[in-house]
Amino acid sequence: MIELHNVSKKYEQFTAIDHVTISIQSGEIFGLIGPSGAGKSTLLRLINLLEIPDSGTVNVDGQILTQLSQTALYKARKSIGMIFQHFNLLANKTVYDNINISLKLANYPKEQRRERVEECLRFVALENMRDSYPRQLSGGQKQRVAIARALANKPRILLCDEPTSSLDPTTTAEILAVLQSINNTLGVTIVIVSHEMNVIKSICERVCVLADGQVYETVGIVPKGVKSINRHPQTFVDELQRGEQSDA
Ligand SMILES: Nc1ncnc2c1ncn2[C@@H]1O[C@H](COP(=O)(O)OP(=O)(O)OP(=O)(O)O)[C@@H](O)[C@H]1O
Repeated sequence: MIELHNVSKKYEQFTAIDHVTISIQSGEIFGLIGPSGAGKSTLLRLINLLEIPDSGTVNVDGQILTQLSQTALYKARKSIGMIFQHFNLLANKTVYDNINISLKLANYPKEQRRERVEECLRFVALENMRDSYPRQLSGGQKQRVAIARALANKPRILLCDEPTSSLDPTTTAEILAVLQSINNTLGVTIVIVSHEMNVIKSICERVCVLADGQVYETVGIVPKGVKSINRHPQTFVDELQRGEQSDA
């Protein structure tokens, strides 16, 4: 369970997050939406203390992160994975090493690392790309590597900051299906920031609408599900012609 209580964050004189209290249940897929500048990314980064709040408390699975020492916080962060809009992969490392590095940094037992990297690669269906470099991958493949890296240390929570905003609709659906499967099969709690209403509506169970750094409303919804994927070029032709007919 994630509980933010009365959390505020200022950048100089500007209040980005203003006395926000939210509670996210274990196993939920929780969305954060709102206009540009509403504070979505800041709020997400307050959950793992990538941003330190000026006041208020952040409680994750019973641990008050805002009261932990640097060492204890570092340890607690292992259970919180994160992915980003621009993937944040290391350009000079292979897919394998991008994942392995997060295990090294977390002191994952050395003799088990290879097996764990392979397991994560299988989960995102990228076993065949283990020796490729990020520049050789499509956007969707890069995001899947980032997901594998975030999963490597077996987190209980995955924070997703605009994870599909650089992707086309088909690849977006693929990534959403991966996130849904992480939630279903591994029981990982997912918090997702997106400005795309379709993304939020397809997988989230509850959504917090932010405005001017405050909670405007939290809404429970029935996720619409991820649309099936059709990569055949005829789909594009059909879609274009459908558009033309309805425009006429
Ligand atoms: N490091 C920073 N220094 C100064 N101001 C910042 C910083 N980070 C965010 N802000 C400001 O805080 C406000 C909230 O930013 P945030 O990125 O959280 O909004 P957002 O809702 O995610 O917006 P967007 O949808 O455009 O990404 C913005 O006005 C932004 O300019």
